[in-house]
Amino acid sequence: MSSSPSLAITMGDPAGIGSEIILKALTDKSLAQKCQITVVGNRQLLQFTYEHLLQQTQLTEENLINPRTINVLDIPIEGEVVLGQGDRISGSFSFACLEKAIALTLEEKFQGIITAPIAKSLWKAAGHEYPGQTEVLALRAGVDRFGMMFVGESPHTGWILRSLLATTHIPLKDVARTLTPELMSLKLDLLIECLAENFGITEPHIAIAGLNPHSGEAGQLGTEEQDWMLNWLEQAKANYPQAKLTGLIPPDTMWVNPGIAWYGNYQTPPTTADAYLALYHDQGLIPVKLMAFDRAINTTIGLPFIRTSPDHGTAFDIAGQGIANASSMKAAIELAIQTSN
Ligand SMILES: NC(=O)C1=CN([C@@H]2O[C@H](COP(=O)(O)OP(=O)(O)OC[C@H]3O[C@@H](n4cnc5c(N)ncnc54)[C@H](O)[C@@H]3O)[C@@H](O)[C@H]2O)C=CC1
Ligand SMILES: NCC(=O)COP(=O)(O)O
Repeated sequence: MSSSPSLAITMGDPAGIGSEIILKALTDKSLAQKCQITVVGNRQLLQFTYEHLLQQTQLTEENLINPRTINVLDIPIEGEVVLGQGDRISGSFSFACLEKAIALTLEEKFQGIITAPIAKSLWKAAGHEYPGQTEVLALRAGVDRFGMMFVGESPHTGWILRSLLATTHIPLKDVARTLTPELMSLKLDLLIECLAENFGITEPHIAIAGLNPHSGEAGQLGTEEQDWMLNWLEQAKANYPQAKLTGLIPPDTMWVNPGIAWYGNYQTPPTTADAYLALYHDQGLIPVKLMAFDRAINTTIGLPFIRTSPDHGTAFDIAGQGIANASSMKAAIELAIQTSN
């Protein structure tokens, strides 16, 4: 692959903080030396946000790149956008940006996509009934072997937290019946492959969470562990002799050592894993956001191209105020560059 990859950044929901974090992240001149970036969005909307932020907030031209100086692939928008007030129109636009970026990436115009946040409910309001960007990316790429993974590097110790979710955007009540030995095997296989290919970890230690409190407490607090998960884990250990698989770790306890490793409050380093397999959205994401909300990256693994994203959402409550932190977006761009080389 080229040493200067061509990457698309989708603008996300234009009523959210997407434009602001893109304009902030792109002030880092070193990014332009490492990749060619095209924002799939709308130049007029970017210009509007740029001028709004300069006039209405403390931000200066040093804090924001001028949209006139960047490549923008224009997607039309059907009406007005009010910062902080997403609606059907902004949802329709963010969906169109993603669709265009995916189509061009499948045509190999881009090696990867960095997505700014969208609001799933506004996609629905615009008639696009998908649970999230991850699922649309997988569908359009024609893969059913994919995963939602979060990666963050501790600013205190340099320790890297990696967490893959076994299930993603589904209601909590559906988690137990969605988890099956086949699904767990698919996600574990994908994780082992990703750790080797993207992170150079060929003999990984992977920690796997239980589902129920205390991993079921010998069946007293839930039976899935005893019914099939422990047998599945024994089989997985035999299938992947190169990997050290630990589990089923009580889901609350699993995050104690990562927390210690992240903040560095130890004399002896704690035992940690190269990656954590969490069974559902909030089991995996609460610890990620507690430790690394300002810098973690969401990456979709298993696609035929790179996809990264900041870990946060549209943040409508602070849109247009100039206070959005662009570190996660910047880290998402950097991971996309790193994995495309
Ligand atoms: N990858 C994506 O496209 C994601 C989209 N979402 C969408 O975002 C919408 C809002 O979701 P919420 O749960 O409220 O999460 P959120 O991440 O948008 O906001 C949670 C809180 O964090 C703050 N925040 C978020 N990003 C920030 C940043 N960069 N700098 C400073 N403060 C920041 C917000 O102001 C808010 O107080 C939902 O519609 C959801 O679907 C949520 C997560 C990921
Ligand atoms: N909380 C993570 C999340 O919602 C990711 O959403 P998406 O990137 O798949 O749209």
